[in-house]
Amino acid sequence: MPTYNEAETLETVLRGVRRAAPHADILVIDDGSPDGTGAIADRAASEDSQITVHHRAGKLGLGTAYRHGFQHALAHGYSTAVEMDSDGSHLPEQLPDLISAVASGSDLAVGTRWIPGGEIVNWPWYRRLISRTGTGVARVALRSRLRDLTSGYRALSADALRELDLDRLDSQGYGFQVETAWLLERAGLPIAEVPITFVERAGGSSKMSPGIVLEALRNVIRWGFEIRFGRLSGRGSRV
Ligand SMILES: Nc1nc2c(ncn2[C@@H]2O[C@H](COP(=O)(O)OP(=O)(O)O[C@H]3O[C@H](CO)[C@@H](O)[C@H](O)[C@@H]3O)[C@@H](O)[C@H]2O)c(=O)[nH]1
Repeated sequence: MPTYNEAETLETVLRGVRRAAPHADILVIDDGSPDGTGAIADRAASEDSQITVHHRAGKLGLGTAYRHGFQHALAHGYSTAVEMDSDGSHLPEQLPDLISAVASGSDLAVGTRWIPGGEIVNWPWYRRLISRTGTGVARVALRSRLRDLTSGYRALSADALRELDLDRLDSQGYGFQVETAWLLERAGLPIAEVPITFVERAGGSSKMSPGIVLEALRNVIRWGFEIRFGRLSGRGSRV
């Protein structure tokens, strides 16, 4: 669970996860949040031995936080890793749906908003537009069939984490979601799209920025070129 300035929501989310998945170990990766989120996570960890907190020096990006978390999961032999936001957008009660999709044989379960049963609550029109356009552009550029490539609520098997070859991922920011889903789809691993309800955060604010959107867009276009015309730069033989 990556956190940056989520002091208003973190405690509630952690409680929700504990209720929904009593046996799950939780890793919070906080990037030195100025609002004291790290201290809130530390307090939660002192009351729950299944919570671990890693503090990083500064805001290093959502993608690098997930890479760090996945490396931790592999190093500690977990069979399943879940990624979710710490702002209340991802409902903890839907965790078992994602986890059981992996337990039933999928290597990636993507919490998907844009399929029957999926829903978005209270998102302004421009966020819907960014999300739909982002997935639409990525689907065409990367020849993907997945319907919510940017979703950040997912479960992955250990095989999926190994397949990703984490040190070679390009994305620092939110493009990480597109990159990882697309690589696993290309590798032919079984993927489940599980409907989720995404609820606009109850407190705090989004860390989405033009720079983050641009990085994702630049990478998606580059990967798309590489698929069609061969290696241009970066990822090379993985395309
Ligand atoms: N450690 C760390 N955490 C971060 C950073 N940037 C964001 N986060 C954390 O990552 C989560 C998602 O960030 P938000 O800023 O709340 O995302 P959003 O705008 O609500 O975006 C949602 O929609 C995107 C588009 O569909 C998704 O890509 C994204 O995962 C998320 O679900 C939050 O828990 C936030 O604290 C960072 O640099 N470092």
